[in-house]
Amino acid sequence: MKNISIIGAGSFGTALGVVLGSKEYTVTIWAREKEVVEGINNKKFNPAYLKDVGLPHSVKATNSLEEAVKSSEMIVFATPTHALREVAAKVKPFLNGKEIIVSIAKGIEKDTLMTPSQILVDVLEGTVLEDQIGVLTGPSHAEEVATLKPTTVVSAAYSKRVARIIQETFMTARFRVYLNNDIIGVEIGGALKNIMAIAAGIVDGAEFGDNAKAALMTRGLHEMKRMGAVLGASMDTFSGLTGMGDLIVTCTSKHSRNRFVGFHIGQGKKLDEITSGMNMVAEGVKTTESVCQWSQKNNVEMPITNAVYKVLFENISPVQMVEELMTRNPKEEKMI
Ligand SMILES: NC(=O)C1=CN([C@@H]2O[C@H](COP(=O)(O)OP(=O)(O)OC[C@H]3O[C@@H](n4cnc5c(N)ncnc54)[C@H](O)[C@@H]3O)[C@@H](O)[C@H]2O)C=CC1
Ligand SMILES: O=C(CO)COP(=O)(O)O
Repeated sequence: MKNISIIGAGSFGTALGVVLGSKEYTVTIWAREKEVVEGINNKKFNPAYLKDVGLPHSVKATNSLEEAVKSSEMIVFATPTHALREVAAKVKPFLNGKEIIVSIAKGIEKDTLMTPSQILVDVLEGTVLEDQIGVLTGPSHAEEVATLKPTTVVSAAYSKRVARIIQETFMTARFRVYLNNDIIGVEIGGALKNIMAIAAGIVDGAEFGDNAKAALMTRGLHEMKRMGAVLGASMDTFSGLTGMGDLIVTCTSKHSRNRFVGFHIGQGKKLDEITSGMNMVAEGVKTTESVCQWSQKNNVEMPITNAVYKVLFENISPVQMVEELMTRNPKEEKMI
């Protein structure tokens, strides 16, 4: 592997530029913002995201998708889920059909209810085979990846060959990549932990306490498994890095944007007020809507997701949310 493209120069695209650049691949980052391209090319830093991080010399940037993907062997899509379909469709005409395609997004698309890899399979059909597509996901805050803090993630793909290529390509002494053959399981974990992190942030912001947060994370994991079970995921995946691992880091880290949104809701702010002040995406907001659509369509009970939906979009208060969750019918502690 020599030439790699990263499509999207946000926090995680930039962090992966540091990882891949440190391996001396030629890395081309596509950014839609002109000043980001100038900053990366002329000063070796991204002026909009992770401003304090220096990028290796082998990393360059461009505003042109054609130039970004030309002669690349691997294309890493690093936009949020809601932009993936549109951006992948724009990239498609410039592909030669032999590339390995990687998604790092964590979400579920509204209405289609597709995971990021399913969106790529759908959009790139006719140019790229399903077997060329995979994902890289797990507990990996960009701020820590970019500053070479030890991080472990998971590579999963529609073929073992491609999962292995992704593993070998990204692996460094500070960025360890495991293989998992359960692509739907790792994507469900990555998407749903963001909803649970919003809930955990609400618990912290409203000072509901540590017992509530432990309950939320544990029952949240069961909810993730419940959706995964219906979609054919392996239950073991949810005990791993992309399930419990990513749930822990996102529900507890000072870096989490989803937890940040929840925290300020817990403190009494409104969703619009919070997100309008952020230049970064909190995927859990849109994913809450998608997963509520999914649970209604499939008649699967997802009480935490539903409660978060009501706080975000129907203006119920965090206190009402807790009351609603705590006064449900008595149950057995089922593990999914
Ligand atoms: N930040 C992190 O620690 C991690 C993020 N992720 C996931 O990676 C994905 C991207 O997240 P971040 O890089 O953190 O987001 P970010 O908010 O830092 O950056 C998003 C990037 O996508 C671009 N973008 C947004 N909408 C676009 C559109 N319609 N067309 C073209 N470009 C568009 C923005 O210009 C920006 O460059 C998300 O799914 C996130 O959950 C995964 C692992 C870690
Ligand atoms: O996915 C992440 C860490 O693994 C990033 O989480 P946030 O989007 O909440 O910051």
